[in-house]
Amino acid sequence: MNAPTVPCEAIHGHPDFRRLDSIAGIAVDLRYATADNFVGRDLYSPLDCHWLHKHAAAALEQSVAWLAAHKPEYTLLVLDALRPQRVQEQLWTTLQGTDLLAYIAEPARGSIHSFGMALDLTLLDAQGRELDMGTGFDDMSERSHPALEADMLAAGELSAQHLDNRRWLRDAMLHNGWHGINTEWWHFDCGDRLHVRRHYMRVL
Ligand SMILES: C[C@@H](N)C(=O)N[C@H](C)C(=O)O
Ligand SMILES: [Zn+2]
Repeated sequence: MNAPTVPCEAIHGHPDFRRLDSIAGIAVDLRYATADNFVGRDLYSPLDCHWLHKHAAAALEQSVAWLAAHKPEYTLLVLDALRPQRVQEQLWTTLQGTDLLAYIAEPARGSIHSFGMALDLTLLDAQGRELDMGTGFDDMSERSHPALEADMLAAGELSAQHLDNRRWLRDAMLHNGWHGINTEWWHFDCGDRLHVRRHYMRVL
C-alpha cells in the first residue's frame, strides 16, 4: 500500500473531501451503513461514510445536471460512496472461500471507493421508487454484468426495460467523467483507476 493515507475519523473538515449532503439533487441510502447488504449487518457505524473526494463530488454534480437536462423525472440514489479500507477488508474476508471475489476489489490493491473516487448508485423514478435494473445492488451474478447485457437480453434473463433503465444510469455517469466496470451495473469509478491508486489519498 504506497498511497498516502488518512484515517476516516480525520475526513471531517479535510479540504480534499466533501460531504454528500453538499451535493444538491441526489438521494442517499448507504447500504453498508444498514443491515441491508450482503454481509447482513451495519459495517459503517460509528464511522461517517457520507463523503466523496472533491473531484468525484464535482463529477457527481455534473451527472445530476445531465440527468436534470435529459431525464428530469429520475433521481440518482447513492448506495455507497467513500468506503474505508478497513471495511473493504471485511467485505473481502466475508467472501473468502467463495467464487465471488471478482465482485470485490482486493484490499491490497485498493478499492477506488477507499479513495472517495467511486460510487455505487441506482435511479429513482418520479414517485421515489427504485427503477428495476433486473437485479438488485450487489447481486453477484452474471445478470448484473454490463458486459453480458446483450446475451442476457437474448436469453430472456433481462428485459429491454431493464437495459433501458441501466442505460439512463450509465449515460448520466459516463458522460460526466465516470467509468463503469464489466461486472456491476451499479459501480462507477471517477477517472482512471490506476491514476487514482497512484495519486490519491487512501482512507483507512
Ligand atoms: C462490493 C461492490 N459493491 C463493489 O463496490 N465492488 C467494487 C469492485 C469494489 O470493491 O471496489
Ligand atoms: Zn462499488
